[in-house]
Amino acid sequence: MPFTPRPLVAGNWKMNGLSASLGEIETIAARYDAALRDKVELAICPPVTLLERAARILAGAKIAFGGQDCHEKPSGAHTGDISAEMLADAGASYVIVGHSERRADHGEGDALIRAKAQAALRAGLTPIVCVGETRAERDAGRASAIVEAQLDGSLPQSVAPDHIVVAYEPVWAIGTGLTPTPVDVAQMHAAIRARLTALFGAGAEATRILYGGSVKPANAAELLRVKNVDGALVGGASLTAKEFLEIAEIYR
Ligand SMILES: O=C(CO)COP(=O)(O)O
Repeated sequence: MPFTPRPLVAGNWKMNGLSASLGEIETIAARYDAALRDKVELAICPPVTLLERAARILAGAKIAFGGQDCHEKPSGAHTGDISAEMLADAGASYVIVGHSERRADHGEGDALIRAKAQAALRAGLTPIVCVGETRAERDAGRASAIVEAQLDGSLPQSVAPDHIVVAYEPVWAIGTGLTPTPVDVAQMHAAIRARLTALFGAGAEATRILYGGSVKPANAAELLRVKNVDGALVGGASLTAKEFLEIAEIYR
């Protein structure tokens, strides 16, 4: 029997969420029953301002939480930054690194993303390393090559494969309502799995590869039931308990 890890549905709240949004987290926590827990792991990455309060709500519900970025250093004079150690201290299990919005807005490149992923591991967190091609790169037939190069450049060099998560997020599908076809998703996730196997050997089956980009309740089943898709990284639809739970429920 091939090893299949429990899928992960992670919510990336990005720069959204005020105190009032904690009610959504309470609802998610209340509805995440033992049967669903057996089938799918949930994680929420709220803004840092809500981390501590979210942590208190989520603790009892066995829902993980994470940061959306971290600095590569453990501490120091880096105004406005948060270290992986600080996230771990707040009780986080995950941190997203290399999201395309950070690659674009903050000029982050593969080498820095690798340093951040290594910082996450150093602090005992699981990094969710994001990769994905732009529309122009896809149209030029370069989607797999771009994603493979991002994996080569941004994954930590020595890591137990089950201690990292990869999120394939085509840039053109983020926040647009556009998604790749299930055939395209299958092709990209197979390419990512092959690359992980080249890097980590047969144990690479244990790395969860999430799909992200306009995942909604209406398309979750067709996108997430594709081979080599081990869950989702959800943006907009993770902001309401109803939509986030409907996505998770496809695994029940
Ligand atoms: O970027 C994403 C998650 O990290 C996806 O965002 P959307 O689900 O809003 O398209």
